[in-house]
Amino acid sequence: MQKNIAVRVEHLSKRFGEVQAVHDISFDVLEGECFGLLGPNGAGKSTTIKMMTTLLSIDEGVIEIAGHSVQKHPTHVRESIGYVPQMLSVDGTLTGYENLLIFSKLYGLRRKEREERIAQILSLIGLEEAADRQVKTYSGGMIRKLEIGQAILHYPKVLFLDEPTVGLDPVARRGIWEHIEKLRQEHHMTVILTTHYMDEAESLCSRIAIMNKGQIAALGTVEELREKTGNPEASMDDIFAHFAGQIDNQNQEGEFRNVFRNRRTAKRLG
Ligand SMILES: Nc1ncnc2c1ncn2[C@@H]1O[C@H](COP(=O)(O)OP(=O)(O)OP(=O)(O)O)[C@@H](O)[C@H]1O
Repeated sequence: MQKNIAVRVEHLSKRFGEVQAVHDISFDVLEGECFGLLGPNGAGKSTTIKMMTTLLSIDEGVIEIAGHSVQKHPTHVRESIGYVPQMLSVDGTLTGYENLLIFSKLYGLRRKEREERIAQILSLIGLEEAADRQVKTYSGGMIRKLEIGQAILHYPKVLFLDEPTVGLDPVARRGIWEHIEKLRQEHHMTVILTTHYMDEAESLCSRIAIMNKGQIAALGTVEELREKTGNPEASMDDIFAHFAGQIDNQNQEGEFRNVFRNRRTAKRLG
Protein backbone atom coordinates (compact mmCIF):
# COMPACT_ATOMS: atom_id res chain seq x y z
CA MET A 1 0.00 0.00 0.00
CA GLN A 2 1.30 3.46 -0.94
CA LYS A 3 2.03 5.54 2.17
CA ASN A 4 1.08 9.22 2.36
CA ILE A 5 3.67 11.94 2.65
CA ALA A 6 3.72 13.48 6.14
CA VAL A 7 6.46 16.06 5.49
CA ARG A 8 7.57 17.58 2.21
CA VAL A 9 10.69 19.74 1.99
CA GLU A 10 11.53 21.30 -1.37
CA HIS A 11 14.57 23.40 -2.26
CA LEU A 12 14.91 24.69 1.29
CA SER A 13 17.62 27.28 2.02
CA LYS A 14 18.60 29.44 5.00
CA ARG A 15 21.45 31.89 5.41
CA PHE A 16 22.77 33.63 8.54
CA GLY A 17 24.89 36.52 7.26
CA GLU A 18 27.91 34.91 5.63
CA VAL A 19 26.92 31.39 6.70
CA GLN A 20 24.81 29.32 4.30
CA ALA A 21 23.35 27.08 7.05
CA VAL A 22 21.01 25.14 4.73
CA HIS A 23 21.52 25.03 0.99
CA ASP A 24 18.80 23.81 -1.38
CA ILE A 25 17.75 20.60 0.36
CA SER A 26 14.75 18.46 -0.62
CA PHE A 27 13.27 15.33 0.95
CA ASP A 28 9.96 13.68 1.87
CA VAL A 29 9.07 11.86 5.07
CA LEU A 30 6.32 9.23 4.91
CA GLU A 31 3.50 8.84 7.43
CA GLY A 32 4.51 6.62 10.34
CA GLU A 33 8.19 6.74 9.41
CA CYS A 34 11.06 7.48 11.81
CA PHE A 35 13.38 9.70 9.77
CA GLY A 36 16.87 10.57 10.98
CA LEU A 37 18.87 13.71 10.26
CA LEU A 38 22.56 13.08 10.84
CA GLY A 39 25.58 15.27 10.29
CA PRO A 40 28.56 16.81 12.05
CA ASN A 41 28.21 19.94 14.22
CA GLY A 42 27.14 22.87 12.11
CA ALA A 43 25.80 20.69 9.27
CA GLY A 44 22.40 22.44 9.37
CA LYS A 45 20.24 19.86 11.18
CA SER A 46 18.81 22.14 13.89
CA THR A 47 18.27 24.97 11.42
CA THR A 48 16.26 22.57 9.23
CA ILE A 49 14.18 21.37 12.21
CA LYS A 50 13.56 24.95 13.36
CA MET A 51 12.24 25.89 9.91
CA MET A 52 10.02 22.78 9.86
CA THR A 53 8.60 23.65 13.28
CA THR A 54 7.86 27.30 12.29
CA LEU A 55 10.47 28.65 14.75
CA LEU A 56 12.68 30.11 12.04
CA SER A 57 11.73 31.91 8.85
CA ILE A 58 12.49 30.28 5.51
CA ASP A 59 14.69 32.13 2.99
CA GLU A 60 13.83 29.96 0.00
CA GLY A 61 11.88 26.78 -0.64
CA VAL A 62 8.71 25.11 0.60
CA ILE A 63 7.84 22.99 3.61
CA GLU A 64 4.53 21.16 4.08
CA ILE A 65 3.68 19.34 7.28
CA ALA A 66 0.61 17.08 7.34
CA GLY A 67 -0.59 18.87 4.21
CA HIS A 68 -0.19 22.39 5.67
CA SER A 69 2.25 24.95 4.32
CA VAL A 70 4.66 26.19 6.99
CA GLN A 71 4.76 29.62 5.34
CA LYS A 72 1.03 30.03 4.65
CA HIS A 73 -0.57 28.20 7.57
CA PRO A 74 1.89 28.12 10.48
CA THR A 75 -0.92 27.79 13.05
CA HIS A 76 -2.23 24.60 11.41
CA VAL A 77 1.34 23.30 11.31
CA ARG A 78 1.84 24.03 15.02
CA GLU A 79 -1.38 22.15 15.82
CA SER A 80 -0.09 19.13 13.90
CA ILE A 81 3.38 18.86 15.44
CA GLY A 82 5.18 18.21 18.70
CA TYR A 83 8.73 19.44 19.27
CA VAL A 84 11.31 18.41 21.85
CA PRO A 85 14.18 20.89 21.54
CA GLN A 86 17.82 20.35 22.55
CA MET A 87 17.41 22.85 25.38
CA LEU A 88 15.65 21.81 28.55
CA SER A 89 11.89 22.39 28.28
CA VAL A 90 10.66 21.51 31.78
CA ASP A 91 10.55 23.50 35.03
CA GLY A 92 12.52 21.69 37.76
CA THR A 93 10.70 23.41 40.60
CA LEU A 94 7.33 22.04 39.47
CA THR A 95 6.13 18.44 39.60
CA GLY A 96 5.83 16.28 36.49
CA TYR A 97 2.04 16.63 36.67
CA GLU A 98 2.27 20.44 36.91
CA ASN A 99 4.59 20.63 33.91
CA LEU A 100 2.11 18.60 31.88
CA LEU A 101 -0.78 20.76 33.14
CA ILE A 102 0.91 23.94 31.88
CA PHE A 103 1.45 22.42 28.45
CA SER A 104 -2.12 21.10 28.30
CA LYS A 105 -3.31 24.68 28.89
CA LEU A 106 -0.90 26.00 26.28
CA TYR A 107 -2.32 23.51 23.79
CA GLY A 108 -5.81 24.77 24.63
CA LEU A 109 -7.11 21.43 25.92
CA ARG A 110 -10.43 21.92 27.66
CA ARG A 111 -10.59 21.50 31.43
CA LYS A 112 -12.54 18.22 31.13
CA GLU A 113 -10.07 16.74 28.65
CA ARG A 114 -6.96 17.76 30.56
CA GLU A 115 -7.04 15.35 33.49
CA GLU A 116 -7.81 12.39 31.26
CA ARG A 117 -5.12 13.29 28.72
CA ILE A 118 -2.46 13.92 31.38
CA ALA A 119 -3.25 10.53 32.96
CA GLN A 120 -2.95 8.85 29.54
CA ILE A 121 0.38 10.53 28.85
CA LEU A 122 1.79 9.73 32.31
CA SER A 123 0.94 6.09 31.72
CA LEU A 124 2.37 6.16 28.20
CA ILE A 125 5.71 7.56 29.38
CA GLY A 126 5.75 5.46 32.56
CA LEU A 127 5.89 8.36 35.01
CA GLU A 128 2.64 7.82 36.97
CA GLU A 129 4.43 7.13 40.24
CA ALA A 130 6.76 10.10 39.92
CA ALA A 131 4.05 12.53 38.77
CA ASP A 132 3.80 14.39 42.08
CA ARG A 133 7.55 14.73 42.64
CA GLN A 134 9.47 17.89 41.77
CA VAL A 135 11.18 17.40 38.42
CA LYS A 136 14.57 18.39 39.85
CA THR A 137 14.55 15.02 41.66
CA TYR A 138 14.13 13.13 38.33
CA SER A 139 16.91 11.30 36.48
CA GLY A 140 17.98 12.53 33.03
CA GLY A 141 15.97 9.74 31.39
CA MET A 142 12.81 10.63 33.33
CA ILE A 143 13.19 14.29 32.36
CA ARG A 144 13.49 13.35 28.71
CA LYS A 145 10.37 11.18 28.96
CA LEU A 146 8.49 14.09 30.54
CA GLU A 147 9.65 16.42 27.74
CA ILE A 148 8.40 13.93 25.17
CA GLY A 149 5.13 13.65 27.13
CA GLN A 150 4.71 17.43 27.03
CA ALA A 151 5.26 17.46 23.29
CA ILE A 152 2.61 14.81 22.58
CA LEU A 153 -0.20 15.96 24.90
CA HIS A 154 -2.23 16.95 21.82
CA TYR A 155 -1.33 13.71 19.97
CA PRO A 156 0.50 15.43 17.09
CA LYS A 157 0.81 13.85 13.65
CA VAL A 158 4.53 14.62 13.44
CA LEU A 159 6.97 14.60 16.38
CA PHE A 160 10.34 16.38 16.10
CA LEU A 161 13.11 15.32 18.46
CA ASP A 162 16.38 17.28 18.46
CA GLU A 163 19.01 14.91 19.89
CA PRO A 164 16.56 13.01 22.13
CA THR A 165 19.10 11.00 24.13
CA VAL A 166 22.06 13.35 24.43
CA GLY A 167 23.82 13.00 27.79
CA LEU A 168 21.80 9.91 28.87
CA ASP A 169 23.30 6.63 30.04
CA PRO A 170 22.85 3.51 27.84
CA VAL A 171 19.91 2.15 29.87
CA ALA A 172 18.04 5.47 29.80
CA ARG A 173 18.73 5.80 26.07
CA ARG A 174 17.15 2.41 25.40
CA GLY A 175 14.13 3.43 27.49
CA ILE A 176 13.66 6.51 25.30
CA TRP A 177 14.08 4.42 22.12
CA GLU A 178 11.30 2.08 23.29
CA HIS A 179 8.98 5.02 23.85
CA ILE A 180 9.73 6.54 20.46
CA GLU A 181 9.06 3.18 18.80
CA LYS A 182 5.80 2.82 20.74
CA LEU A 183 4.60 6.26 19.63
CA ARG A 184 5.33 5.37 16.05
CA GLN A 185 3.82 1.90 16.07
CA GLU A 186 0.86 2.28 18.42
CA HIS A 187 -0.03 5.94 17.87
CA HIS A 188 1.02 6.15 14.20
CA MET A 189 3.14 9.24 14.76
CA THR A 190 5.69 10.28 12.20
CA VAL A 191 9.00 10.95 13.96
CA ILE A 192 11.85 13.13 12.74
CA LEU A 193 14.95 13.15 14.89
CA THR A 194 18.49 14.46 14.84
CA THR A 195 21.22 12.45 16.51
CA HIS A 196 24.96 12.05 16.76
CA TYR A 197 24.57 8.43 17.90
CA MET A 198 25.07 6.05 15.01
CA ASP A 199 23.46 3.11 16.87
CA GLU A 200 20.42 5.28 17.59
CA ALA A 201 19.99 6.14 13.93
CA GLU A 202 20.49 2.56 12.86
CA SER A 203 18.05 1.00 15.30
CA LEU A 204 15.28 3.62 15.18
CA CYS A 205 15.25 5.19 11.73
CA SER A 206 13.68 3.64 8.65
CA ARG A 207 15.57 6.20 6.53
CA ILE A 208 18.43 8.55 7.20
CA ALA A 209 19.60 11.80 5.61
CA ILE A 210 23.26 12.63 6.20
CA MET A 211 23.75 16.39 6.09
CA ASN A 212 27.08 18.08 5.53
CA LYS A 213 27.74 21.82 5.11
CA GLY A 214 24.05 22.62 4.70
CA GLN A 215 23.41 20.01 2.02
CA ILE A 216 22.14 16.43 1.97
CA ALA A 217 25.16 14.29 1.19
CA ALA A 218 23.17 11.03 1.15
CA LEU A 219 19.66 9.77 1.84
CA GLY A 220 18.22 6.26 2.16
CA THR A 221 17.84 3.20 4.36
CA VAL A 222 20.98 2.04 6.14
CA GLU A 223 21.25 -0.76 3.56
CA GLU A 224 20.95 1.69 0.65
CA LEU A 225 23.54 4.01 2.20
CA ARG A 226 25.88 1.07 2.83
CA GLU A 227 25.52 0.01 -0.79
CA LYS A 228 26.37 3.54 -1.96
CA THR A 229 29.67 3.43 -0.04
CA GLY A 230 30.71 0.43 -2.15
CA ASN A 231 31.70 -1.45 1.02
CA PRO A 232 29.22 -4.22 1.94
CA GLU A 233 30.87 -4.50 5.36
CA ALA A 234 30.57 -0.77 6.18
CA SER A 235 29.44 0.02 9.74
CA MET A 236 27.23 3.02 10.44
CA ASP A 237 30.39 4.91 11.51
CA ASP A 238 32.00 4.02 8.15
CA ILE A 239 28.88 5.15 6.29
CA PHE A 240 28.86 8.46 8.17
CA ALA A 241 32.57 9.03 7.54
CA HIS A 242 32.11 8.22 3.85
CA PHE A 243 29.45 10.89 3.34
CA ALA A 244 30.37 13.49 5.97
CA GLY A 245 34.14 13.20 5.57
CA GLN A 246 34.72 12.42 9.26
CA ILE A 247 33.69 10.05 12.03
CA ASP A 248 31.03 11.46 14.33
CA ASN A 249 32.43 10.97 17.81
CA GLN A 250 30.84 14.04 19.33
CA ASN A 251 29.08 12.23 22.11
CA GLN A 252 32.09 10.77 23.83
CA GLU A 253 32.13 11.10 27.59
CA GLY A 254 33.75 14.35 28.61
CA GLU A 255 33.37 15.97 25.21
CA PHE A 256 33.05 19.68 25.94
CA ARG A 257 29.76 20.15 24.16
CA ASN A 258 28.05 17.46 26.27
CA VAL A 259 29.62 18.53 29.50
CA PHE A 260 28.39 22.02 28.76
CA ARG A 261 24.90 20.75 27.95
CA ASN A 262 24.69 18.49 30.98
CA ARG A 263 25.85 21.22 33.30
CA ARG A 264 23.44 23.67 31.75
CA THR A 265 20.65 21.15 32.40
CA ALA A 266 21.69 20.66 36.00
CA LYS A 267 21.90 24.40 36.55
CA ARG A 268 18.49 25.05 35.05
CA LEU A 269 16.94 22.39 37.27
CA GLY A 270 18.41 24.06 40.34
N1 LIG B 1 21.00 32.04 14.88
C1 LIG B 1 22.13 31.85 14.18
N2 LIG B 1 22.90 32.90 13.84
C2 LIG B 1 24.02 32.74 13.11
N3 LIG B 1 24.47 31.54 12.68
C3 LIG B 1 23.75 30.45 13.01
C4 LIG B 1 22.54 30.54 13.78
N4 LIG B 1 22.03 29.30 13.93
C5 LIG B 1 22.88 28.46 13.30
N5 LIG B 1 23.91 29.16 12.74
C6 LIG B 1 25.01 28.58 11.94
O1 LIG B 1 24.42 27.79 10.93
C7 LIG B 1 25.18 26.60 10.73
C8 LIG B 1 24.27 25.39 10.94
O2 LIG B 1 23.96 25.30 12.34
P1 LIG B 1 22.98 24.20 12.94
O3 LIG B 1 22.80 24.53 14.39
O4 LIG B 1 21.78 24.08 12.09
O5 LIG B 1 23.84 22.87 12.80
P2 LIG B 1 23.59 21.44 13.41
O6 LIG B 1 23.82 20.47 12.33
O7 LIG B 1 22.28 21.38 14.11
O8 LIG B 1 24.75 21.33 14.48
P3 LIG B 1 24.79 20.65 15.93
O9 LIG B 1 25.04 19.20 15.70
O10 LIG B 1 25.96 21.33 16.53
O11 LIG B 1 23.51 20.94 16.65
C9 LIG B 1 26.35 26.67 11.69
O12 LIG B 1 27.46 27.21 11.00
C10 LIG B 1 25.87 27.63 12.76
O13 LIG B 1 26.96 28.30 13.37
